Amino acid sequence: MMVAGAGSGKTTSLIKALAHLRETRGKALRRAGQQIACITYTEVAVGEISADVGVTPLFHISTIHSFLWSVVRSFQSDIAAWVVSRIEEKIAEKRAHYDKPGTRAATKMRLDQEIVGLEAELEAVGRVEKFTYGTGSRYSEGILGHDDILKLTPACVEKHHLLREIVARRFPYIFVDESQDTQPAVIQALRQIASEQPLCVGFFGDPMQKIYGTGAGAIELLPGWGEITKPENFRCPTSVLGVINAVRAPGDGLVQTRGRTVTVDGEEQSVVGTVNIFILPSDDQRTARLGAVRAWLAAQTGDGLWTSDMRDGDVRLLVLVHRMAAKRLGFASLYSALNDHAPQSLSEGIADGSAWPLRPFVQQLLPLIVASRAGDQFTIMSILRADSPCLEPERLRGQAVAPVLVALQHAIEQLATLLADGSAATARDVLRHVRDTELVALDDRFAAHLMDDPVDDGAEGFGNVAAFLECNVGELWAHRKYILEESPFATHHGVKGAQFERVLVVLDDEEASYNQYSYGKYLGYAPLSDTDKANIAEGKESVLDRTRRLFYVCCSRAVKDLAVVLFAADVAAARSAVVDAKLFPAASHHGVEQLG
Ligand SMILES: Nc1ncnc2c1ncn2[C@@H]1O[C@H](COP(=O)(O)OP(=O)(O)OP(=O)(O)O)[C@@H](O)[C@H]1O
Repeated sequence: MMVAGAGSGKTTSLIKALAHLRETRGKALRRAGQQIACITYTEVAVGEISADVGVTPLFHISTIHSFLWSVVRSFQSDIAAWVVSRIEEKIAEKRAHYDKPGTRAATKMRLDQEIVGLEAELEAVGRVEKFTYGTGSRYSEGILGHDDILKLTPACVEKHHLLREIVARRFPYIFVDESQDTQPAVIQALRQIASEQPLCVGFFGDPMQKIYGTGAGAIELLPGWGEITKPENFRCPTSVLGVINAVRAPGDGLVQTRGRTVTVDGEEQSVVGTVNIFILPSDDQRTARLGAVRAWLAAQTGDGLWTSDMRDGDVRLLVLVHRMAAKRLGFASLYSALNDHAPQSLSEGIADGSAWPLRPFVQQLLPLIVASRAGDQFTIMSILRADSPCLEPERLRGQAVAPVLVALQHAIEQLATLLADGSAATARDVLRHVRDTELVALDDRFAAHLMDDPVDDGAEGFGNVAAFLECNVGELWAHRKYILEESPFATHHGVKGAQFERVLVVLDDEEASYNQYSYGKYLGYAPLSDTDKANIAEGKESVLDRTRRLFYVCCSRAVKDLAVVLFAADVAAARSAVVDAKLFPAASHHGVEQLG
């Protein structure tokens, strides 16, 4: 088990361990048809580690979800049994709620409906031939969601000795990066396998960087396990190291040493970098002020890239929730439509564009227009060939193709007008055009929405989809920019494991409206609630611990410059709290007056 602070080289060590195993055991493992599993937190990390160690069948590098799914996918009858018990569990929970004294009549009615829905689902899963894994669970269609996989696999591992044997035989080495955020059930499953099978498990993590409520945090050492620590930080310049050591002090008190160095004329020199914190009013000027802070940083550090929005500018503006980025980039209504009171399958699919109402825009319609603007006929034709009903071989049989292509070309031109800059068209207008011209095939679920007077058909998230279809097409383009990572925004949670030259952390409790975290409480200018006080008194995890850890992760991403922008209603109170907190040197505190 490797436990060490930010930037200490845990992932680097993991990669070296993989390379070492390839050299020393690779041949024998390949001969035995065995693999080394490496579990990382995000797809991005999968790509990075694969690029470093090389893509070879010897390594099975994946996210936790796809690893767990690869383990369990062929146990279809066990999956079906688990799904049945899961639905029964949900029904039992709802019945218990129903029977609770004091449950209101309206709630009882809703619970009744939900129970009927679950019973229908129970019946439908009996007809599912094969379960697969997708976004958001839809059991009756045989689709399991992310959360299901995290429960299902550990449950099957616990129950079946054979499965434990198969896992250990297929993967004699399993390494887990960011282990502090791995679910306890998964850790327990790996421990169980390791305790009875020949298996080497390696956990690489930092309890101070646990940023998900579901994470295990510190992992207890079992007899025969070894712990490795690394005292140095190789990523952050010394000024940033000073800040992150101060942030960490009340957590576990770990003080990292060294900091990033560069070799100049054969001599190793420390990199100092810069740290700055701006305390600004939380008014309607936030977006403009972020721009002004970046201009100030560019001038102060003599580094013009601070104002760059290009990827290679390597600037990241870390916001707490996607909504804040959505607001700044111009897709706030789209975000609210698919997020607020929305089913998980919609809200979870905004950040990567996989929510079903977004899919035709993300995968076909906007790419068609991008290709059309670039005169890229090849891409246009490959999208149409794959997705337009007009070009299905059945339809084309005995028909001249040329007029069909002319009609499609005409349809694309009209689509381009609807999706032009400054167009007043809505997403619904675009989809009606697509439906009428059969440019691409649309999901059946759109049909009810595209009628002249749409009537709620009771489908899950109907109101959300209706609100989404009212959005202006400009929001779709802004959203595209976000998912293609063409903007400098990222979320506080999304940058785990990454590093950037220039990091600007945005702290804004008002816009985040998230009670899990509070920078006001953390810095000491917002009052603690009674629950917070009780948690602290009982030594339970509190809002202060959670916020400190998230802040630690954000600040420790900086390779050169770190800036923090704190938006607060009472700037004077926030400023004096920042002074008292002593996280940043006094000379690095700034206010709106610095921005001209
Ligand atoms: N021994 C080393 N000497 C010099 N640089 C190193 C060493 N180990 C790691 N680094 C560099 O330090 C940086 C941080 O390394 P890495 O990402 O592996 O740390 P980490 O502990 O996984 O970080 P975190 O927990 O913050 O995500 C990288 O730029 C890496 O190349």
